[in-house]
Amino acid sequence: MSLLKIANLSGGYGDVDIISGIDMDVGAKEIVTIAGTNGAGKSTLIKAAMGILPRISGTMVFDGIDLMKLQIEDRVRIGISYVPQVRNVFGTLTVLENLQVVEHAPAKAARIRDMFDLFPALAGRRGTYAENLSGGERQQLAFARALMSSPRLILLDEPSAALSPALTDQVFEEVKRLPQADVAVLMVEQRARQALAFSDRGYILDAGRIVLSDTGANLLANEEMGDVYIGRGQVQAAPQSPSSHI
Ligand SMILES: Nc1ncnc2c1ncn2[C@@H]1O[C@H](COP(=O)(O)OP(=O)(O)OP(=O)(O)O)[C@@H](O)[C@H]1O
Repeated sequence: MSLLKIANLSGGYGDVDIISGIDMDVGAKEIVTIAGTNGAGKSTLIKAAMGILPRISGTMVFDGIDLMKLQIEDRVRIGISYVPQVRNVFGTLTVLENLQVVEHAPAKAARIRDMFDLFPALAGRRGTYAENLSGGERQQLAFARALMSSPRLILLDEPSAALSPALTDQVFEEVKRLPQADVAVLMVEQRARQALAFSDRGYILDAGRIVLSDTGANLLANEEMGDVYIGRGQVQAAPQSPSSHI
């Protein structure tokens, strides 16, 4: 059964539909990547799932619950979390304070300890202002903030944005570990070839519509579509990282 099921979803910021007729699903513990052309509506689709798109129609069901009637905070409460592409941490707060201010996080002190176990680099920098973290550390803090509410689905908007290739690898390693902690991932990623190499499935978006969906492996093997939508070049599927508890 799908954890998130989206059917015939359309919507936008004003009168014009940015996404149209979207059918999509994400299973428990799945990693699903949304790829496509610039301006196709990938971030908009993620925002719709989180409940921050001003106008939408269609259906969205999460774990049997109708999302269309729920505000953002209610979506967080039932197990959805979101890491925006920018402004995903508070620069003028320390690492610890960034975690302490997260709402909808029961047993907060214990959960913060879990986050420091999961991201040891952050533990060593708990008193550092977030604006002084490296790009990779900042992204880890953004993940930790999103995981504070113990979500079952995390929505990631371009987690590798503005990161070097080495830091991208590091952040993708963190993404790969999420399903082991019963967290499913729906992710928009420009580095689509690299992301699809570890994704269970992917959707290709063009001008607001899904033009292709398949397993990550099949999308990577689809030369014709690959050249157009996910760039050229080979990416080796990385080995799975060791399990960790979240
Ligand atoms: N807040 C907004 N208000 C009005 N239009 C917006 C807003 N955000 C995005 N758009 C428009 O919606 C369209 C899709 O944008 P979106 O960011 O979803 O695309 P994308 O596929 O994520 O693009 P990219 O890969 O370049 O980040 C674009 O034409 C964009 O200008």
